[in-house]
Amino acid sequence: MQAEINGIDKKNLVEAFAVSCTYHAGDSCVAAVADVSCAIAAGQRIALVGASGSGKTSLLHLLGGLISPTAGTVRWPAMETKQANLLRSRSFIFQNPSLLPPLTILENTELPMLLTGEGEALARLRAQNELEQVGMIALANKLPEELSGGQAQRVAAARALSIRPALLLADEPTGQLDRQTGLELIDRILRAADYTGAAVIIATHDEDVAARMQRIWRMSRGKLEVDH
Ligand SMILES: Nc1ncnc2c1ncn2[C@@H]1O[C@H](COP(=O)(O)OP(=O)(O)OP(=O)(O)O)[C@@H](O)[C@H]1O
Repeated sequence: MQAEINGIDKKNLVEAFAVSCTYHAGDSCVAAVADVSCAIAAGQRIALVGASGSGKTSLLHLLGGLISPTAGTVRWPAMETKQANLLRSRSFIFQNPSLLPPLTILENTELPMLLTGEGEALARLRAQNELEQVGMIALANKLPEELSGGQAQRVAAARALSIRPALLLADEPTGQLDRQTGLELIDRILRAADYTGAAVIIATHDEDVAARMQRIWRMSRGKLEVDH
């Protein structure tokens, strides 16, 4: 693992050095991520697997910069340049789709592009295209409350892909989908990543999803084991 970090260094989208994430609640504390080092380079496809509670979500949030480690360091070498817009470089598909309730499906999908300075016309066009690709264009004018959990997950994927991120972090994006629709969504995510050269890390309990990725990272009680 260390060789991987040292080997590609500056080209890495994200690097974690001996990171830990410990949650404190009252008298108890949980080491959700414990002394993990890893790196992701452009174009890599990684499945993050492990039992429920093993620390997958916490590691994804650390790698995406959503939470700070309680020990160790996370860096984004390839993104920390003047040219790269950090906000546009990383994108999440959360376990819970987290669509904004007052906005339509189309508006939800456009939002990250508008927030990162894309023009309205291009944002609309790209949002429509992404929704089309995940089979959700017919529901573009609906509100999130009118969608099933699986439909909302597909919209969340379209929203995450719309900004064409360099690094896509997805937390069980097929958890609420039937097998066939889930695999179609993964294929769409991988096609989009092929097109842009993005790296993808997907936390999943689904072996078929994991089999579509190049590498498997296994978490067990906060520790990470990387298959090469
Ligand atoms: N905000 C929090 N406060 C306290 N403990 C937490 C918090 N978030 C997670 N944990 C604990 O940290 C551990 C790892 O949780 P995490 O959600 O990262 O695991 P996971 O592998 O993603 O699980 P799942 O597959 O069920 O989504 C668990 O024991 C969980 O209870």
